[in-house]
Amino acid sequence: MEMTKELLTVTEIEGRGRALVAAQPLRGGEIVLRDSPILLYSALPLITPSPHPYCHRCFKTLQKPQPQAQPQVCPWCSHYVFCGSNCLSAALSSSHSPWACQALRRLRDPSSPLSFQPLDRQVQASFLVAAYNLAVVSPSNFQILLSLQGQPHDSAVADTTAAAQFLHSLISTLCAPPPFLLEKQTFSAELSAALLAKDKLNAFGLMEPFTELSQRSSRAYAIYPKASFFNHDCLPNACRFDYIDTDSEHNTDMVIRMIHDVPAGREICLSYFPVNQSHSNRQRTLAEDYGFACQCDRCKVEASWSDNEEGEEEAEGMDEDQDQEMEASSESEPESGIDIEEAEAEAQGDADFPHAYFFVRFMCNRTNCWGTLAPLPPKDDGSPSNVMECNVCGSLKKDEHS
Ligand SMILES: C[S@@+](CC[C@H](N)C(=O)[O-])C[C@H]1O[C@@H](n2cnc3c(N)ncnc32)[C@H](O)[C@@H]1O
Repeated sequence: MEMTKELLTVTEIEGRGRALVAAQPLRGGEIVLRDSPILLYSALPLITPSPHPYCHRCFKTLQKPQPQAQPQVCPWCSHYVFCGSNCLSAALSSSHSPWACQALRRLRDPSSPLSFQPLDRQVQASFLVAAYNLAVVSPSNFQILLSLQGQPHDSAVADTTAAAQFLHSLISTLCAPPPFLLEKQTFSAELSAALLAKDKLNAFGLMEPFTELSQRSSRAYAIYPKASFFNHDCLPNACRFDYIDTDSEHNTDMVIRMIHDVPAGREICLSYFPVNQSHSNRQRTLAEDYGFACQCDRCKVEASWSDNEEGEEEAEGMDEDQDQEMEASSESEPESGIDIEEAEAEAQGDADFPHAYFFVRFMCNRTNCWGTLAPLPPKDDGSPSNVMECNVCGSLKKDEHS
């Protein structure tokens, strides 16, 4: 994890918990955080006849061969595939330790009660195995996970108790408790519930690449130690870029870049979902999944709009997966009520829509994208770039407003 030159500090803000605040004036395009995950797990069903088409450690696609690397299968379970011998050997002493390998093998057994469970439950099982394995291979990172926001009694995570009871009793009958937790006598359904709560509030989705033809889905989920401190704003001043299929050892790192300039002392926020969502969808998601009522400037303005103004296009009901997991998903239908042409007209000056400028300048208008545009990082001489990059489809365009 790298916090670039103390650009951000962690501060407690009443009613918002911990927050990341600009320690100095920040410029549009500036990279304010690079963070590596402490834990990664698959978003795909745990019980599948054939292995997933991704490396089980770094989650790069196996369909695009890596230079000088041949996919390798785990020699113990003969199921999980890794993109090369480096990933395999790193995984065997970390994410795919003997404990994790055995736990996953037993959970995948056709007679396992997990076979009859829906995808959500199977993904929660993958998370719990990854979390308990973290206690085996890195007790210090496990403590970081435990220190993140999220308790089983939080309103947003009430449904995790039943999941925790089912999964804990299953895992504890199939696998020996991780030694670190056995020593501390904390291997329990309560701990599983706390871990699931932390996952729900803090996991980021690692997304499939953008296409105009279909919705994006998550390939994997990841927990980042510092990025977990970003609070939400419906008009964010920073956004996340990720590079899952790049030919780099750090392909699962996330990079947070400023969307525009902000003064020192200002809180830096992400949007936990694509910014085109309507006011009612945003409020519902934030209340149900994150346990708070958003009172950002945009919500204050839009709260006074009539339902009609809010978006004639708004789709009925929202796909559960769309809203979840921290700005993961730009996997949304155009259900926003934000019409870019209308926004352009309103941006000329309308008190009812003071944030129209944001959509015109910072929202990608490519079909089905709904990504956020941020300037490229400043040049070597410190001068700002006037090229905007979309954090979902990667399109570049000249910033007409700079
Ligand atoms: C990923 S955590 C963010 C860091 C968190 N504040 C902490 O103390 O660790 C997400 C949680 O932060 C809180 N949060 C995020 N954005 C907020 C906002 N705009 N207003 C109030 N609470 C917020 C909610 O409790 C939410 O479930």
